[in-house]
Amino acid sequence: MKIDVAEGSLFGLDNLPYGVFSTPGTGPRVGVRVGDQVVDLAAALGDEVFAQPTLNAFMAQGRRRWDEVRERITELVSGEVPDAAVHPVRAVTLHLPVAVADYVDFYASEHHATNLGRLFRPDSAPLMPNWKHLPVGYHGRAGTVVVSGTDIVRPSGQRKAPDEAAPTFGPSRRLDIEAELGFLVGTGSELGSAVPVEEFAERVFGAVLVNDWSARDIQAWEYVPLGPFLGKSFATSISPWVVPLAALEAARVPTPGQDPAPLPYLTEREPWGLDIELTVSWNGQEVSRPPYREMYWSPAQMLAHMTVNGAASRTGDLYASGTISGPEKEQRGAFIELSWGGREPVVVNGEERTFLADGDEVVISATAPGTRGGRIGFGEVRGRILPAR
Ligand SMILES: O=C(O)/C=C/C(=O)CC(=O)CC(=O)O
Ligand SMILES: [Ca+2]
Ligand SMILES: [Mg+2]
Repeated sequence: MKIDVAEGSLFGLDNLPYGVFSTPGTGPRVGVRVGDQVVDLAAALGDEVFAQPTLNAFMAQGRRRWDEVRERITELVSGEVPDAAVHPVRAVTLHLPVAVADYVDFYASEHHATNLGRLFRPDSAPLMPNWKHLPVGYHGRAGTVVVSGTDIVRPSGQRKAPDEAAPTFGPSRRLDIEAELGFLVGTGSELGSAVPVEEFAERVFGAVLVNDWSARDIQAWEYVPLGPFLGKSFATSISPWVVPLAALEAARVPTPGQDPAPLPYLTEREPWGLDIELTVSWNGQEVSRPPYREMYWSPAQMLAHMTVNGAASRTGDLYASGTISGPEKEQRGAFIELSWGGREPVVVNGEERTFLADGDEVVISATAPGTRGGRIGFGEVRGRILPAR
């Protein structure tokens, strides 16, 4: 059959994101999205690397091969695709696209870091002295990365508000989101070696949307001095479609400007800022539009920093940008910022909200300029809050 792509589709031939899907008849396997169809790549290209329940084996094959396959897919879907290899996206189940190896979360938005500094540390300078010298980050929990649509059980833990004498145990009362972009490492690097900033495009396979669910009350009490732990490790959601780096060529922009100039190992010659527009919806109402182009540190700098000590990187490593917030109030990527620590409620469908209530649903989506003049889409990362167990 000939696949029709509607005029203005966010999934035209300049996008071609990869995912893992199943149908009632076939187990999880790799597909590529074209318009509103999913093309079964093992069936269409006859390559066993796609007859697998994750993208990892294909991701490990490297940039040359990714470019080759993207070209073959472009040719294939421009002509006749065997009927048996095409499934309407409505009729498939989408799975976690990768076996996540390690998971790192950065903190690369100056606006977010400044806002959180003001909220968490009102008596000191909002940005820590290291912040403009290195992309600050922490190691998260790879095993709790889940695909969009997975319900999120409200975490329980120790909470202690500043005015309470002692901690209590119970469900988080300040459950939040963090709208982020995630980068997936395709080809890893050896223990003892560092990845130069120039090797970003060679090694990184593509990008996904991330919602780094965060229990602010658990976090605030537990994370001094070692950093985030149980307040963030209960679940992190990602979108099912991995947008290949090649599809983001037209979205590349310089980062907003770095002063002081970073150390040589973090100095970029090619810009890897990205002009991606996110949208955050809370129970169906749009509450924010975080702009990725405002991010201070680029994903190439994040990868260089993550490996500069000789830490190995592996196929399937996921590193996320950190919350994306712009300078405007309606560009903030977390509810703690939108509601200013819970003091300025957000009106959602006529109700005043600060943090997440049980039953709430959050959807983060994004688009970017495509290479054919229109826009491309990331799809969405969706999650609903279930009561604590
Ligand atoms: O500045 C703080 O004390 C806390 C920061 C965060 O919770 C943000 C975080 O985890 C990283 C990010 O997503 O930007
Ligand atoms: Ca985060
Ligand atoms: Mg998380």
